[in-house]
Amino acid sequence: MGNEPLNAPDLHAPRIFRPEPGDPGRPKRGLDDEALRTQATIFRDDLLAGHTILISGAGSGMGKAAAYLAARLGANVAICGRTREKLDGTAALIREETGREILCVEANIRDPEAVETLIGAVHDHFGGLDTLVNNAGGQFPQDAIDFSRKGWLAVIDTNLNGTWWMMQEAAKRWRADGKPGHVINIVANVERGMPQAAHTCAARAGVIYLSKTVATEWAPHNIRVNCIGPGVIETEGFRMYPEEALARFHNANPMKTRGNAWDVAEAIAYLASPAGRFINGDLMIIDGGQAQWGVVWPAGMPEYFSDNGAA
Ligand SMILES: CCCCCCC/C=C/C(=O)SCCNC(=O)CCNC(=O)[C@H](O)C(C)(C)COP(=O)(O)OP(=O)(O)OC[C@H]1O[C@@H](n2cnc3c(N)ncnc32)[C@H](O)[C@@H]1OP(=O)(O)O
Ligand SMILES: NC(=O)C1=CN([C@@H]2O[C@H](COP(=O)(O)OP(=O)(O)OC[C@H]3O[C@@H](n4cnc5c(N)ncnc54)[C@H](OP(=O)(O)O)[C@@H]3O)[C@@H](O)[C@H]2O)C=CC1
Repeated sequence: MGNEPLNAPDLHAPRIFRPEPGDPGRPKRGLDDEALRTQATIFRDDLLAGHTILISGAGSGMGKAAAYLAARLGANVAICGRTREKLDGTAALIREETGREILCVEANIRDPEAVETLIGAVHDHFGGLDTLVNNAGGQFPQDAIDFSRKGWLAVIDTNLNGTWWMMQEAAKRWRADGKPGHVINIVANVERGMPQAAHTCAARAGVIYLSKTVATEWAPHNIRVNCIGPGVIETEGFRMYPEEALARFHNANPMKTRGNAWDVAEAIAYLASPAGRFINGDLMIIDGGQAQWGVVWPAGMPEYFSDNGAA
């Protein structure tokens, strides 16, 4: 399907952006392996020694950075995603830099049976699980009025249902084993809505309130549940958005900048560490102030809003 003009003056013209496979002619975005290798951390080397962490969607972006940092801090790391070669890339980086082997499981979080197998595999391999990071997810940018049923379902199934299968399965194991546990759900900054990402906004808002609810229900089982809401974080995932929109993404926050995957990785390490032990049912926003100020138009801003709403 072709890409239609993004700022079409005709308000009735549906706008669609589908990246081409392999993203020909577009720059690579996000922290590459070289950049990850040289990131400094404030945390001590053995902060997560003996801690087992499972991170979904860790073949790229924030998940990969979080897996790499956790391994550097001494954690036993398991990762999942749908693409074997991306998972292998994360494992290779970690092996080269730390000498540690991680567990890679190809799994689609939308499939509850695959999730059950995954959680079982992590327990079998490492003898337990301490922190589950639900990072896998995503969406495509589109005006809500034009969502196809299949597109709506794909985004809800990934970001809401997939996250739920993972956290419920992990919690069942923790309850059965009488072990404490911790879930960190990566969501998004949704409090003022997300134009052109209404499907993901609905799913992420669902995850935030699901998390706050079970943070209470599961406290008797010694299970904590928190969320992290990233703003505009430059990763490989930016390929889902047209260049014209990407050129304005930094304007979404008053710092007029983009975060990177390391900003989120360090927050995950903090929450997973003993420093996070009294944090429960929280939503940590990492967005440079976007929640108070900016707005993202990930499919391209309609002409109507081109003065940015300024008085
Ligand atoms: C937070 C968002 C707003 C702020 C943006 C600023 C910050 C950036 C935030 C990020 O999240 S960056 C990370 C982005 N990374 C991803 O999104 C990667 C993962 N995304 C996906 O895997 C897909 O987008 C998906 C839809 C979530 C997964 O679906 P599935 O694997 O089933 O893919 P498809 O078979 O390709 O699609 C199913 C269905 O969905 C519709 N659709 C898909 N892409 C588009 C598109 N570009 N435009 C319109 N509709 C789309 C469509 O109906 C597809 O079915 P078919 O028509 O292909 O049969
Ligand atoms: N970057 C940003 O500015 C923001 C990102 N987010 C969210 O943060 C998370 C990480 O994003 P980011 O690192 O930027 O993007 P990426 O696209 O790099 O990472 C998303 C990862 O999720 C995996 N994934 C997607 N669907 C599934 C699935 N059904 N089952 C298993 N794995 C899946 C993908 O791998 P594969 O396709 O191989 O399965 C991919 O590695 C996502 O949930 C994203 O939507 C939220 C707000 C802002």
